Amino acid sequence: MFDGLKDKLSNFREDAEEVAEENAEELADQPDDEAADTEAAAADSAPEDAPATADAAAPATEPAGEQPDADDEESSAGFVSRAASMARGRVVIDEADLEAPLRELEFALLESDVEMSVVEEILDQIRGDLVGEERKFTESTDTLIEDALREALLSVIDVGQFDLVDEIESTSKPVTIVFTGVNGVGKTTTIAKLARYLESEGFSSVLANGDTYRAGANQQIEEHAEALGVKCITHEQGGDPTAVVYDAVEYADANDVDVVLGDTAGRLHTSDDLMSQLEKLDRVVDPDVTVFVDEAVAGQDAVNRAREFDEASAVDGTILTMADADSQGGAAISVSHVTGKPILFLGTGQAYEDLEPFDPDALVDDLLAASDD
Ligand SMILES: Nc1nc2c(ncn2[C@@H]2O[C@H](COP(=O)(O)OP(=O)(O)OP(=O)(O)O)[C@@H](O)[C@H]2O)c(=O)[nH]1
Repeated sequence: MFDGLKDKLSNFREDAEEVAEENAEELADQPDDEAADTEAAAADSAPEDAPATADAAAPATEPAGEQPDADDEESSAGFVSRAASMARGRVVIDEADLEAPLRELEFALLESDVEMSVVEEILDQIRGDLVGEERKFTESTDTLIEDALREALLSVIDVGQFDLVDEIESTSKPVTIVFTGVNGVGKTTTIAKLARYLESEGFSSVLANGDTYRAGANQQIEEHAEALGVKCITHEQGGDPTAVVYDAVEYADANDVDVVLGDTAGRLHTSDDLMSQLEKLDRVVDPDVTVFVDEAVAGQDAVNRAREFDEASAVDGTILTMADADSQGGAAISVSHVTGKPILFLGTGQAYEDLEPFDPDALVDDLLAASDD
């Protein structure tokens, strides 16, 4: 999952680490007398509990001979202050130094289908985090860059998760969840997976086929219901989707079923008729949760559709299917930032069990772990 993106992030880390390492190498190259002066300055300014100096940035520690003469003072002053910073386990990175790696990262993210505004946000975060200010690094420059990248990625991916199970627990029953999205992205399969997941969490559910538009939709969802052993409410093809979901809510109410999972026709976001059906469903049934479903592999297209569906009937969260087949990761990185709503689950295969609750920290850990390989 997201292997192409992992490689690209790893390349950025290597380039940016080189920039930080170069500062340390320059420091090591200084003549002994300057190094001694540096050490004195560092000793003067270092707090008593100063952290251990990073391996890569270790200043010269051997005492040395003469002090620099007056001519050297100006040039050594900047060096002294920087080296003193290094001695305290701190580093300063110039914006100019970081520009080339950041440009590479920008291309790499765009190539991975990360949305433009999301790319800009990530770059701004990294710049703000790394450039100019003295940054403490206790272990290595690697940690410094990794932390900046981690924070930048989390800032766009983590828009405030909510746990669907907690939401269901705290909402009066039956809880109605409606699924929207375009054709053929795995919506019906995702509903079936979620019924299985909710069962494992102790909740019963009823399926409702609000996709009255497509021939064969009733049969498709009924097959899933049978395989899962749950009730399924359907109407004839061409019927009113709102009426189907409404009936399912009544059924759940009468039979103590916890959750109604309502499918809708896989509509084109450009289809006014189908979009107005969605607005009616929203108005009449007033679902507790509306989930937008799309394919991770659709990249920017999925992100654009999420934005448009959110406008038609406010989305509470997204499920991205086919994450198992997605090397780019663009939609997974972008969709939360663009909609302001979290990704709730990732679909990771065709089996009912292949639905993973989404955890931004775990995703970022995974994306950054590749470069340790
Ligand atoms: N690899 C993989 N396949 C998936 C995943 N989710 C769904 N699929 C497959 O994608 C295909 C389409 O899924 P459906 O559930 O029929 O899609 P749909 O959105 O309901 O399609 P419509 O009913 O036409 O709107 C099926 O073969 C699913 O098994 C996933 O996370 N990973």
